[in-house]
Amino acid sequence: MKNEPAKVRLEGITKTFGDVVANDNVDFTLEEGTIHALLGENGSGKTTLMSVLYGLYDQDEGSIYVDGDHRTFTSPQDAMNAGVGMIHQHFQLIEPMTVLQNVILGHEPTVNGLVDEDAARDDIEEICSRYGFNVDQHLETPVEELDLGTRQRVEIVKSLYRGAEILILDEPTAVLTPQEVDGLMTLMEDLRKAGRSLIFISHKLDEVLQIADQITVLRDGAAVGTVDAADTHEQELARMMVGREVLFDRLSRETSVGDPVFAAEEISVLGDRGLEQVSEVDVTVRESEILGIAGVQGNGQTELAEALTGLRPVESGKISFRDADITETGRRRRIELGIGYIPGDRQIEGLVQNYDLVKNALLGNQTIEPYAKNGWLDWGAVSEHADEIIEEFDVQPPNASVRATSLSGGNQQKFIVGREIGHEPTVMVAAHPTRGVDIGSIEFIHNRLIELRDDGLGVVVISSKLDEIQKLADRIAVMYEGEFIRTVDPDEVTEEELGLLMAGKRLEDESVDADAEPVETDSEAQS
Ligand SMILES: Nc1ncnc2c1ncn2[C@@H]1O[C@H](COP(=O)(O)OP(=O)(O)OP(=O)(O)O)[C@@H](O)[C@H]1O
Repeated sequence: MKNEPAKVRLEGITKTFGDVVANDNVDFTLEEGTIHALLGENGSGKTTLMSVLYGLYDQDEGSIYVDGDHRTFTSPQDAMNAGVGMIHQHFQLIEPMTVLQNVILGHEPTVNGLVDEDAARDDIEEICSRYGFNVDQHLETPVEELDLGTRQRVEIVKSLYRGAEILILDEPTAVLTPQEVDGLMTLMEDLRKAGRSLIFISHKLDEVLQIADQITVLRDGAAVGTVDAADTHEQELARMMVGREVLFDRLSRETSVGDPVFAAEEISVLGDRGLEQVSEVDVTVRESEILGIAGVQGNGQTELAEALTGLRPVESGKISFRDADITETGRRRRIELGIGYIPGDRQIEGLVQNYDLVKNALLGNQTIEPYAKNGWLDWGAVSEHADEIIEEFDVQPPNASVRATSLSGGNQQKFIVGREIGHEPTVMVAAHPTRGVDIGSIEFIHNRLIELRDDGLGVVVISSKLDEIQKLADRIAVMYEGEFIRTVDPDEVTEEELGLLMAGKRLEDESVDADAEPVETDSEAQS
């Protein structure tokens, strides 16, 4: 038996937001030198519990113990002083500043009143060599020039530099390529070996089973149970999370591809900083087809999606819808043509955070019947639409009068997907449609996208999740540095190969190439 106190002990944590009980009398124990995963459906209370531990929220009831000492945190600063660090999903780094400046920000060592960069550099190099990070070679590089995997390591180094012994990682693998995920897993193992204690939030059961020592499942704000990773499996975890069996099968393709409905020819698009992000790319979307666009975030997919949907102008090239040239057509008209869009960034583009769900249900619908009639808005119809989305997509809490900001990330995503599918589009461009969504809801959203395809729509799915792309797409185009570097048949490429392509690597076996378009997807090809 261990006599030492646990590294962290949360006892009877309850946190409410109005009527919503986000954490309901939760007990949680993190042992020193272990990795403890926190699993649960969207809105089950994971982020809230970790925000309590990190001093962002004050719990209504319950106690926090670190190394056996009772602690009261009124700010993240208090938590950091007790050795707790949190790596958020949206990195908190200042992009134009260098890695060194970011790591020491607010904790600059000084000599004679001046920042002692040499001392800081020595400390950071010591941390990097102890844990096997390779961040020290980038110390003078502005963060904006780094890929996402390296930025994430900078965030971790920043926490360690501030003395973190307990690291909370909130869905750290959501934005990484498979190779970067492997790198992060190795890093987490090295941190564990060095005695650090980690809490890992993820929706990916295979990752959790691979890396965690213990797994705690939350459901509806309460802890359902804690199990040893060595003694459990995916189906059991899914059942604990969702309360029912979840299917993990590939979805079958039973339709044949129709005529081209939407096409872009040799389009080039500029990014936010005026640099070319998409370079002479061709896209053809056919009826009854899902075109998957795979790529690591930042390789031009967002700019491409915005150009296709009319949110960003093209520098050159042509976009057509059926036989009409719509290159110069704005977003409003493209909505009327039925070009739907599930945007990748729900915080900024998808929702107005301070609006309630009724107003958010109207976004993009302002000129469409039955919401707009003779220049007037029919709020009754909009409110009904909001209630329908909430019911069909199981948005929690089921109350259209709450503001978007009070929904968990996954529930915000479900609301957006529901609203956009509700527009009855002819073409759907879906960017990261299940980002931050739990496994039960992923299954539901995937089935809805498949239904759209089976109803004859052309669908474009942009995702950095390989399993998602492979499951949904009839044809996969891989984007790297603004260009399509390969088009592949999802049945003939492995996840590993896709990951390599996304990282810009060529494959040994070039036979996976399937440029011949469209890829056969009828039932004959399935057999
Ligand atoms: N600031 C807030 N104001 C009001 N309600 C909130 C707030 N933050 C969270 N909630 C509610 O608390 C519940 C738990 O949310 P939380 O973000 O902790 O879930 P989660 O398990 O992290 O979900 P996800 O996997 O979707 O990120 C949800 O019902 C959410 O709507």
